[in-house]
Amino acid sequence: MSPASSSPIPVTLLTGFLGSGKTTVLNHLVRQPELADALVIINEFGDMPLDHMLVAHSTENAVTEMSSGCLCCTIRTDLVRTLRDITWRFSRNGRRQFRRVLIETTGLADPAPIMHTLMTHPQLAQQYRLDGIVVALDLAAGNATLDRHPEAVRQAAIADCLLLTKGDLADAEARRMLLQRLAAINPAAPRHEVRHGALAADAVLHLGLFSAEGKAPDVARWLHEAAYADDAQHQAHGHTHDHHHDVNRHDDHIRAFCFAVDDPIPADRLTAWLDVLRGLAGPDILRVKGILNIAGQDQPLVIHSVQHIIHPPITLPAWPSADRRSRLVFITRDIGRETIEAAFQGFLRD
Ligand SMILES: Nc1nc2c(ncn2[C@@H]2O[C@H](COP(=O)(O)OP(=O)(O)OP(=O)(O)O)[C@@H](O)[C@H]2O)c(=O)[nH]1
Repeated sequence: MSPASSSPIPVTLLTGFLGSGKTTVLNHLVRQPELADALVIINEFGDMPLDHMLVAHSTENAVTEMSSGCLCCTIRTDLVRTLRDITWRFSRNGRRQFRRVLIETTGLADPAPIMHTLMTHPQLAQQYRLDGIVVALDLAAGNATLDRHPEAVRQAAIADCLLLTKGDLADAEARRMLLQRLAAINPAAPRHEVRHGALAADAVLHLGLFSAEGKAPDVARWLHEAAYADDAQHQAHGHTHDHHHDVNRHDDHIRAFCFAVDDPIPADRLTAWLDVLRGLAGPDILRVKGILNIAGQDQPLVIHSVQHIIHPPITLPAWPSADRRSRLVFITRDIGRETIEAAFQGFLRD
């Protein structure tokens, strides 16, 4: 394996509700050359570590394991320690033997605290960068899972990429309903149907702002603002009166929308601008992603946040397209577009 560089190590988080097919997918992924240099960390739930035995061991993929318990609860200790230790545990002659990390979380984990740790822990934030959150959702049982488990809705809402598993077990109506719901919960995340774990590794790599190999990150794909039609929620529910769901189901609380700001943001107002965002941030602002045009700067600034954590803005080498407007996408829980608009008054104009 080639020597490790000092640039931050990309981390992919693979999550999804219990039994959604994460380990099955992981087994396929780790066999592919693109992930030959990945280190896999598997979180176990319960006292007996099992999943790690189900993942193919190969000479290239080292698998380590967390202590038992739920990842989001033990995050401050176990994951931090594991991520800190692997850089020397998996080194030979002073060279790190892996270039990326794949973390499979327990199905009950809320990915937000994990992202929080990666983004804010003084040491980890320097060493690692989140590449993307990949969420598996079972096409056959997905509707019931979303109905019963708010954590599954949160997982789907903040995903950068959705893996739809077990299509062979789903009937057409279950599939249609689930796709409709996902169009409202997370309209922009690419979706891949995955049968028995078969998935090309490319689908789950380079999802975010991090680019190994010095390539420009695919911000257009990451932001995908066109997917956030103003009426995504409206359309998704179809207004065809063919949905028999309980109107109080968890995902009816999720909103997804996009703002565009035509004029460049004056550089001296950026701090105030970010303060507005910071003021809004909290558990019900599930995810914000944005690209900002700062007056007098040729390069765009990219921001993203998960709940109350706002990642420090990143300057991109170039604009991803001819569209130079600032654009922000929001995924929220029970916070409507009007509230965000009111908070940003004067900053945001469509
Ligand atoms: N029919 C069918 N079964 C699948 C598919 N994908 C996974 N499974 C099965 O679903 C079961 C659960 O899959 P896992 O990969 O263990 O799911 P998981 O999300 O890792 O489960 P936990 O770690 O318990 O949360 C296993 O028996 C898999 O063989 C699929 O596409 N079709």
